[in-house]
Amino acid sequence: MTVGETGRGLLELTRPINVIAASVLTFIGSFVAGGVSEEPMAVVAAVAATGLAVGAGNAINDYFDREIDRINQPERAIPRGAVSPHGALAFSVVLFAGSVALALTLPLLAIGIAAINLLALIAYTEFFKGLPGLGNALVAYLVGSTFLFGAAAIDSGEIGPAAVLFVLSAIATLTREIIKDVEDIEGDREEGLQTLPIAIGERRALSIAAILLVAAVVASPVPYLYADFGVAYLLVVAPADAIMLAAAYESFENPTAGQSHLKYGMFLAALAFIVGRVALELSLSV
Ligand SMILES: CC(C)=CCC/C(C)=C/CC/C(C)=C/CC/C(C)=C/COC[C@H](O)COP(=O)(O)O
Ligand SMILES: CC(C)=CCC/C(C)=C/CC/C(C)=C/CC/C(C)=C/COP(=O)(O)OP(=O)(O)O
Ligand SMILES: [Mg+2]
Repeated sequence: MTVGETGRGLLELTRPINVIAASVLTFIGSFVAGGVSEEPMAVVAAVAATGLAVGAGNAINDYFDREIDRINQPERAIPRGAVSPHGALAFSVVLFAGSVALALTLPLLAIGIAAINLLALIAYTEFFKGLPGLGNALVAYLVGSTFLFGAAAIDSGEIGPAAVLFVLSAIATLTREIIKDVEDIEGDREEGLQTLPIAIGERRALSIAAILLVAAVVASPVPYLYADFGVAYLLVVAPADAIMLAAAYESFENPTAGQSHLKYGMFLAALAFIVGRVALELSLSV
């Protein structure tokens, strides 16, 4: 294994797209709290702490999942031999340490959220992932918490708008995590995990996922109605909602494609949050 292949393997362990996406969510949380220009260094620290935490969480997940992934995802860095299991674990520890160091520079509420999240990331795979629905709910909370973390990083920040985004993103993430468990059912069953699809059946799990997503889509105008997001938010979240609903329907026949397309819709919805708030700031500045 060359140094380059190991380096690429370590980068792959972090799931860089998720690192960037979650970091953007934290930035949005600070942005909707109205603190980016007032406290830029706090925002930078919160965004970087999030990115390191997500990278660490993904790396330690692949470390604990190395036997499941030999069945479900053999192309991943550890099962294909690009990174050793203990190399992945050590890498995760370094990333966690960096996240803690940055989080400690933030206000107390942000430190509290980070402490809960970092412990949850360490505990997820070994203690929560195999519990029907609970592991999914924990990942959903973690994704949604980025908005709260970004808002809490701002001393003067108001948490209200971030709380709305917390609920929407947590529900959508819960939907996707259930669909991903349907996709991974073979390896999870081999490992004796009691995920939701294994506990209640694939179609019932997919039905719960679809119902949850419909609820999130119905609630998606709330940022426009109560969190002062501009009309531009509606113009962008509407296609995002359509993509997510189509993906949930698709997942009944093809969970792999469904969960992947659902992620695209979620990313577009995150863009809607940014567009909505920028449009509002611009309208206030004229
Ligand atoms: C209805 C409505 C407006 C919903 C809002 C949806 C929204 C903005 C969701 C946020 C999704 C997002 C950008 C998440 C960040 C990426 C991330 C950390 C996802 C969680 O990763 C866990 C997942 O199981 C990892 O698997 P994979 O993505 O396949 O690597
Ligand atoms: C704000 C702070 C300090 C932290 C936020 C941390 C965040 C946003 C975490 C997002 C969720 C995340 C990265 C969870 C890590 C565990 C993980 C990868 C769960 C999904 O993994 P599996 O259920 O094993 O499925 P796959 O490995 O097949 O994707
Ligand atoms: Mg895994």
